[in-house]
Amino acid sequence: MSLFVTSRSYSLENAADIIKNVCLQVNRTSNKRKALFLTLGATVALVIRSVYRLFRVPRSLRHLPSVNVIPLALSILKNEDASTRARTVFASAMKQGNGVFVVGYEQVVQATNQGNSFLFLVERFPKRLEVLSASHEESPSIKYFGTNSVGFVSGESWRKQRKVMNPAFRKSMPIHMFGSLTKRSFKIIEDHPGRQVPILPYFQRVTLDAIGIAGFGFDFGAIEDMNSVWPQTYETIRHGLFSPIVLFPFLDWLLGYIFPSHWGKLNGAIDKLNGLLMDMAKQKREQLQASVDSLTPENEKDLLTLMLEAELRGEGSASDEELQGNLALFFFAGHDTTANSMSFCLYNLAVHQNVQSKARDDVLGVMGDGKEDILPTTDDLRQIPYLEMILKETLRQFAPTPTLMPRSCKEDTDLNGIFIPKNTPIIVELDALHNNPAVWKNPERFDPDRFAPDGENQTRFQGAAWLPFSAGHRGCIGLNFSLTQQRILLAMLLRKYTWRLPDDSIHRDGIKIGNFQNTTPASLVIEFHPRY
Ligand code: HEM
Repeated sequence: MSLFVTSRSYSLENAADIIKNVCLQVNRTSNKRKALFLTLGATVALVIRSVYRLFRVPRSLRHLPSVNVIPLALSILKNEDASTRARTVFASAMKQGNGVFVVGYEQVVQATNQGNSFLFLVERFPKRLEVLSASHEESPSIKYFGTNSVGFVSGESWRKQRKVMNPAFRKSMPIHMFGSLTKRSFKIIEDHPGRQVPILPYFQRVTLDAIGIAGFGFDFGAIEDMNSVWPQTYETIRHGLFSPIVLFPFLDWLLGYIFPSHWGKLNGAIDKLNGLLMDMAKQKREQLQASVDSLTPENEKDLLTLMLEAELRGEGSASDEELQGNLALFFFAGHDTTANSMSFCLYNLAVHQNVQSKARDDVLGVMGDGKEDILPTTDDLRQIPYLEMILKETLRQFAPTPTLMPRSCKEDTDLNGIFIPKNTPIIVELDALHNNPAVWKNPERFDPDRFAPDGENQTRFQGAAWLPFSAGHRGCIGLNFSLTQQRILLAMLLRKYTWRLPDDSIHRDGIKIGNFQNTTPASLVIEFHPRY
């Protein structure tokens, strides 16, 4: 969801439309050279204008400290991690503004531990949909997610959708399914030469099958089949959506001209995945209409069943577009975030072998050290709190959603004693909050003990300082789902393997971030060694 950090561009839509119209003339006019010249001229003017606006803080926000865009851009280009960026780019503005500061133009970024102000922001103000709708209608992100899914809407529409979905995430977690998938996934590790495994694709396959079965009652078959159409198509979309060239959605249409094959491939993959998801929903709807599934108890129904049943009762999705947006959102949010988080977790334990050993000792103490795969029970997990401490610390360091979607300040607001004028877009910058030295002691250090019962997280803070899933009513619906799956994956991997970074790893001198929009490790390979 961090994808929408590109909100800077929304107010440039008129200029983009003008250039687009000029561009269309290229195909119509007899004087093609002249039209081409006009197009280029208008494009350069637009780029200069947007660059200028990136540096200019509007008068109404000049009372706030601002972050210089050049070091920020350089830090992103250098693939720096969040803690380095917090130190080198955000630190001074964060300190001066008590956590409230401006980045670029018209953006207030909040990175604070002042308790209520966070919840105040995310619950009171609506998500800023202009970020989506100002993009051209052919914008790939709009094409994929739509604008009506539960993650994007606010007010009554949000309440109605979330009420239908909540029961699917409040029932007890599918522990056995998570365990079985993990066990099946060991074959992927065994099949890699030298058990050197590109770790993100590995976790993506396991987590995709989990959301498929638990969320949609559908087996994507990603673990068993390397070439399954689902992960393959999704990979094309992920690669396209998070490539730096889509940082400027107002230029989507132009990029389509400049990179036609990239655009064609991306749009083709989006059409394909959306089509597959809607076919899956159609089949399920037909089953429900034929009452095939009527024996499933209410509290065991998957998310898709709940959504379709509500639709059949006339209380569900207002349109096919809303259903499609929700399927796309759950497909993406339901697995990519968890896969990224697990990848960073394995990295952390590869470079902190002492933590890996301690975690393994705890797991073996509860689950035994036999030479066979064992699926943990809920009770087992409860007895190994260290796993959750490791996962929480990893989520602090590498929040998979580094910023929340922008909110629109609907009225003049006082934030930590600082005046924020009406209509200012506000972004909660989780990365900066989690790596703010005024909030966390030595934030660059990996230290799971922060989350011990008497650790820093419990004793130091009054307000919310750990927010990878956001919080409150608008918090992540999949928090328990994700954390439970992560604990099971970690417990079973610790029992079966030890792991390290290969000698030639590009991460030996520190982690390299592959994508800053949804924090991803760059080409991370983990080398596993079997224990039995
Ligand atoms: C490590 C894993 C995950 C992280 C860090 C994460 C993070 C977040 C965050 C920060 C938000 C709030 C976004 C905002 O307000 O702008 C959010 C919302 C959401 N997440 Fe997650 N998420 C994770 C896993 C999941 C999973 C497994 C699912 C589904 C099974 C999921 C589904 C959603 C949905 C549907 C929303 C929108 C909720 C709403 O607006 O009512 N997420 N997530």
